[in-house]
Amino acid sequence: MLKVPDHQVAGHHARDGKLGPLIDDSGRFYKPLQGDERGSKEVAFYTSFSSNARIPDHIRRFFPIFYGTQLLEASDGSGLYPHLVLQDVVSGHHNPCIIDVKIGSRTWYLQASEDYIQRSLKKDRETTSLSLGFRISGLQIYDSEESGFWRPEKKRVLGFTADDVRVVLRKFVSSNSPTDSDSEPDCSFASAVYGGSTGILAQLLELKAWFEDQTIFHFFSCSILMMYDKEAIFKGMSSGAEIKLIDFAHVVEGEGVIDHNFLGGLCSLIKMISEILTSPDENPNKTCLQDYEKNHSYLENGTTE
Ligand SMILES: O=P(O)(O)O[C@@H]1[C@@H](OP(=O)(O)O)[C@H](OP(=O)(O)O)[C@H](O)[C@H](OP(=O)(O)O)[C@H]1OP(=O)(O)O
Ligand SMILES: Nc1ncnc2c1ncn2[C@@H]1O[C@H](COP(=O)(O)OP(=O)(O)O)[C@@H](O)[C@H]1O
Repeated sequence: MLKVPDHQVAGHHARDGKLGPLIDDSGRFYKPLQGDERGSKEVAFYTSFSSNARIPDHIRRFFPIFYGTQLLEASDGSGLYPHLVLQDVVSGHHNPCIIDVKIGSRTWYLQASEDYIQRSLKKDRETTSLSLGFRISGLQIYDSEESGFWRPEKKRVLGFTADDVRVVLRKFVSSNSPTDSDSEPDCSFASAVYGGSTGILAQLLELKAWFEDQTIFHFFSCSILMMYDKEAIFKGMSSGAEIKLIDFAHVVEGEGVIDHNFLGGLCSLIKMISEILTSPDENPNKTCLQDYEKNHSYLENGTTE
């Protein structure tokens, strides 16, 4: 039985009779092919990526598994429509906190249409893409059983300044309510989510090492989804923190050149997350640094700068 995803934080939604992604109970995510060349470009990317023997397994795990394409009843009621069949990367999570971070200071590329270039240029300038090298496209932060999720509306998210982005990345790993504007985010889950040998920072660094080498693809307008389960931490279990790359409608061939645009944005995101873990002055009530150093060997073994 296909249904509208409960935990989609950005992009086109299958709501109000519109065309958007669907999920099923077996852990698959069905993304309708976009009508213009974007749909076929995304299929071409997944096909090429899936069969490329040069992609190491430890990098492949950061991408949704691709199961081909399938004709399915579209969410807008228009009848059978081709969909990408992907791994639903949030299906293993319960009440997940999720942020969609669109990487790169530039979401446009020379081969794109003039119309796309103009719209992208405007959005890159008006958001933090240009200043930070990434922007938040959407998010949800689980608050509590009573209040559910904090899901700021799209207009507000696209209006985030660099300072707002910093605060949101702190709220993302805090125990105090994300809607409470009177208290500083306490960052009490920073070490459990961002830190540690398997946390989000470690995963981003692993991805960065690959981007320092790979010249196969250039990933424009692609996002990193960062997610974890807050309730698991309350129960003393692993946070399930993980990153996944999504949205490959604007991937072009790398032609032997490093993807500086993606790499630059990724480094900037890494810096901001590292600062949340290591900067005590922004966290007067709670020193994430102490938790981080207690559970984490990076600073000692020199893997981070
Ligand atoms: O239509 P909009 O204004 O919501 O723009 C979509 C973007 O939403 P945004 O405004 O940046 O949050 C949307 O961004 P997100 O996936 O939400 O990050 C995409 O860029 C989408 O284009 P494409 O499917 O990647 O080619 C964009 O769709 P198109 O306008 O290119 O169809
Ligand atoms: N494979 C996936 N599994 C689960 N959720 C996904 C997956 N791919 C995308 N999403 C969700 O859908 C949103 C939009 O995805 P995206 O591929 O960017 O679509 P669009 O092309 O419409 O922008 C993401 O922010 C995320 O919440």
